[in-house]
Amino acid sequence: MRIDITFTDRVGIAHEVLAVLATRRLNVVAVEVDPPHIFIDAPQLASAALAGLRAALLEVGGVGDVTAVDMLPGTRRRLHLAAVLAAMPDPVLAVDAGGLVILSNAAADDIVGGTALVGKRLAELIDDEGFPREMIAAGFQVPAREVMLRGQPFQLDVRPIADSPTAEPSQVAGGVLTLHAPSRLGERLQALRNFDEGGFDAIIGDSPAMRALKARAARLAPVDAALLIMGETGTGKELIAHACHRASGRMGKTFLALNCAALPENLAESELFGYAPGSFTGAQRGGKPGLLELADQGTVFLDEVGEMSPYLQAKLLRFLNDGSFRRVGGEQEMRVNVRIISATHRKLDRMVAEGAFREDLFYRLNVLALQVPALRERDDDILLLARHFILRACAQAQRRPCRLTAAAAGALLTNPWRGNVRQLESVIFRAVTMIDGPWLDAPDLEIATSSVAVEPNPDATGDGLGDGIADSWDAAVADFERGLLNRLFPRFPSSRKLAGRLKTSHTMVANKLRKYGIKSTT
Ligand SMILES: Nc1ncnc2c1ncn2[C@@H]1O[C@H](COP(=O)(O)OP(=O)(O)OP(=O)(O)O)[C@@H](O)[C@H]1O
Repeated sequence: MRIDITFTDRVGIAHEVLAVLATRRLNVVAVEVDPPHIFIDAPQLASAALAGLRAALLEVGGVGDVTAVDMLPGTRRRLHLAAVLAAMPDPVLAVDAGGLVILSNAAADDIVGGTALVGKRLAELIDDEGFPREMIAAGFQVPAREVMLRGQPFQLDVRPIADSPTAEPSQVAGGVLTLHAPSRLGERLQALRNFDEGGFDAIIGDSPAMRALKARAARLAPVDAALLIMGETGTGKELIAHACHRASGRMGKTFLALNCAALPENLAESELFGYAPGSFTGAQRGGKPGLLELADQGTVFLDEVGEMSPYLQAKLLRFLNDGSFRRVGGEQEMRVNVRIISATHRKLDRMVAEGAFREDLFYRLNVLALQVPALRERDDDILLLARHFILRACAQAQRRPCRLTAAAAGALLTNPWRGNVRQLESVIFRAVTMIDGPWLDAPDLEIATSSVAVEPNPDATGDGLGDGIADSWDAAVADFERGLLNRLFPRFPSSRKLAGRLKTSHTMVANKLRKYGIKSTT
């Protein structure tokens, strides 16, 4: 039986209480003192004997009460902890300061075939002799990295166990190690992405063009083949890609996106394919899985795929042909099952004809295709979208919804929307933050300014001089130059490289970069 003795704290009381049990020859297997309670586990104590023991204990000065309890608080805490650990899908280990496992959850035990890890040394588990020593020496204050445990890769997160966050390595009592399997890491990343609404319902649009698009997309989404989404910038290609993922058999698996225009070739390569341990200076020691590995069984969205370098085009083609690739600097052949959805605002067929994009890759990406109409081709959607963004912006600003005046609605309907839905979204958000009253009027919209600021899209508009394009020759040329340099600079991130690519003078390119305020982000 287990009992709870309530007492008023005084020196020697615990000793006197235990003496009472000893005189009755009761074997005590556990004692927990947590003033004003002493909890005792005495298995031989029968219920019938409790009244007598209680009377004897109440004789001890300071003892207030004696009651039976079903469990000692320490046992209860251990059970709670075990339940919490068991509920964690990722393997978790706690080790002491010398790297001996003192606690592990079932997911961690599974790595070694279900046998308890408690009592094992980290050096026996991690397939890298030096790293456990390094981690212990650093007081478990090491950055996250990839490790192999019994041949399986994990992303490792380590937290020191210490009284204070500023404890020296020598004061640390051990560490908690959380291991994320690459596939689950992808799910965690995905959980952070703001696609809560997801699905086709999140795509606002009731125009005939959008209805047709959504109907076609809903038919293509479940077909497990590469999908190419074409359309001008800001038309909602990524939104549609995500809706297609959600409507496919891969729903519930990871969806990860890479913007091929935003990164130089080497970074885009390691983001997509990952890199092997020690593949380049500054790389994480243990290597890093790329999006393809992280999204295994799910979908990878390649935005601006037309901007991919020839080298990456070749590597992607190989992956699309047989599902295999190698990490940067790696020897091992990796195999994953990932659906590729790609998007471009460029005319890829024209790029193929000009030799700027691989024809074989184009056909691989373009097994299924969707063309997203520009916003100016679906007037019916402009006010629908504007009202949707007004409600969202007002909700975010925690204010009452405002309404468009007739003049504002007219201005929205006649604007060319070269930046499409993204431009409309930001025009509305900016306007909502600037007004206090119940009406959003035409001058609040700042459309003239915002439409000039948006990068033009000459590829998508054919001759680049469609409705609403810059109002003079010089402005159109400036728009074209700015767009061209903005697109190429991430891949040729110096004026010399860019001049080489464009086969023109380095000084001229440097002057233009300065003129348009285009700077390296690296
Ligand atoms: N039909 C739509 N309904 C609601 N929101 C939309 C719609 N289309 C686009 N958006 C919103 O507009 C913004 C741009 O959309 P998205 O990023 O999907 O466009 P994109 O075509 O992929 O752009 P880019 O080519 O520049 O990458 C996002 O905030 C998106 O939520």
